[in-house]
Amino acid sequence: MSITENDVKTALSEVIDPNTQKDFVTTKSVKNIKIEGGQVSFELELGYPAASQVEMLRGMAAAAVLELPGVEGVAIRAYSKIVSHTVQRGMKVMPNVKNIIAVASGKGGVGKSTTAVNLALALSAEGASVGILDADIYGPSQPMMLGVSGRPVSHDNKSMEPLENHGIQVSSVGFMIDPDEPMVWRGPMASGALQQLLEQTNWRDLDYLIVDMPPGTGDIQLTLSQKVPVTGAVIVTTPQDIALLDARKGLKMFEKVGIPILGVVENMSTHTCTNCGHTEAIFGHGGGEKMCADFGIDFLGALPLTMAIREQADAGRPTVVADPDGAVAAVYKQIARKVAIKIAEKAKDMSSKFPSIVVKND
Ligand SMILES: Nc1ncnc2c1ncn2[C@@H]1O[C@H](COP(=O)(O)OP(=O)(O)OP(=O)(O)O)[C@@H](O)[C@H]1O
Repeated sequence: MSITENDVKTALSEVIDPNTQKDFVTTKSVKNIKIEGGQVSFELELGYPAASQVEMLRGMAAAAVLELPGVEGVAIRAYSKIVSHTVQRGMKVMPNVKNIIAVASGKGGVGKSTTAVNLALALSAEGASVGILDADIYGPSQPMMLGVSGRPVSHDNKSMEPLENHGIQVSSVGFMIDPDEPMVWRGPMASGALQQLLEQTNWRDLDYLIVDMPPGTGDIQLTLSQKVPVTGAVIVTTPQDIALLDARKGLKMFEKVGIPILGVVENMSTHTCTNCGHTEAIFGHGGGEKMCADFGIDFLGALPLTMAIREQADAGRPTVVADPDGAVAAVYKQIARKVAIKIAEKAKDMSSKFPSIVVKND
């Protein structure tokens, strides 16, 4: 009996991708099945960046198809294809930036920028094209964390080229403000600066643009929701009650303005003593997870408080590049994967597929 396309699909509908927890048929990953005698070939299209996962997934898919009676060989081309997903109603996705992810926190100093940069580097390590827009007017730290300095180049005096390091494109509000300028002047500038940086930076075909937001729920957050096509937001918090209270405010605000929350990251969750190795939850434990359960949102992961995370970020080589195979980088990569999968599961943006229809009354 000859093998049919349906046989192949049935076999693949029983293979669960451990990352998405769904089978390859449900995620519409199987494309272009070809059968010639006992030889089967197909494509496995993943909606999230998965350089480190592709071999494993290909192996799982091949094993399942090889079990079918009559199959002698399987050839699989596995690859990631990142597409644009829906943003706030009535807003248009940018042509050169597929998905914008806001990284936000209810209060300052919780490690939002550190999380944002490691998230960006983890997505990039998995093969995505990634940029960071540093919109933190009160403490722009991405140039330092990514080890870039100098001013951006402009070829036309209207737009500017992003700076680049560790494979990440970066534009920062820090390039536009004088560090000695008093803080009080910065607030009113901030909202305009976010939009200007977003639109006037010549981003080169990004799969993801991470926006490092200023802390809190002020004007710039409002601008983000009204003027920037955002795919989703990641909230960073520490486990203390007060940070969580602030995080709740952040969650509510994004909910109100129609930006979906992709999940919560708990930073400085535990501390491991460098001398004796004892681990303790100095800021309390489980707060982030409880908050997620209360709000029905995803808990993306927890990072420990360690000297290395701070030192590596301060030195311009955040943990994901300084110690890519370490335990902390593994947590950042896991978080990045969850974020990318959450986005991949959202509805695709179809606006570019339809012509704009103008109704004229001549
Ligand atoms: N898990 C961690 N372990 C140790 N140090 C950390 C950790 N996360 C962040 N830090 C350090 O804490 C300080 C504040 O972090 P970061 O700048 O990322 O916070 P933020 O929330 O973005 O702050 P701001 O409100 O100023 O923007 C930095 O010196 C950073 O290196």
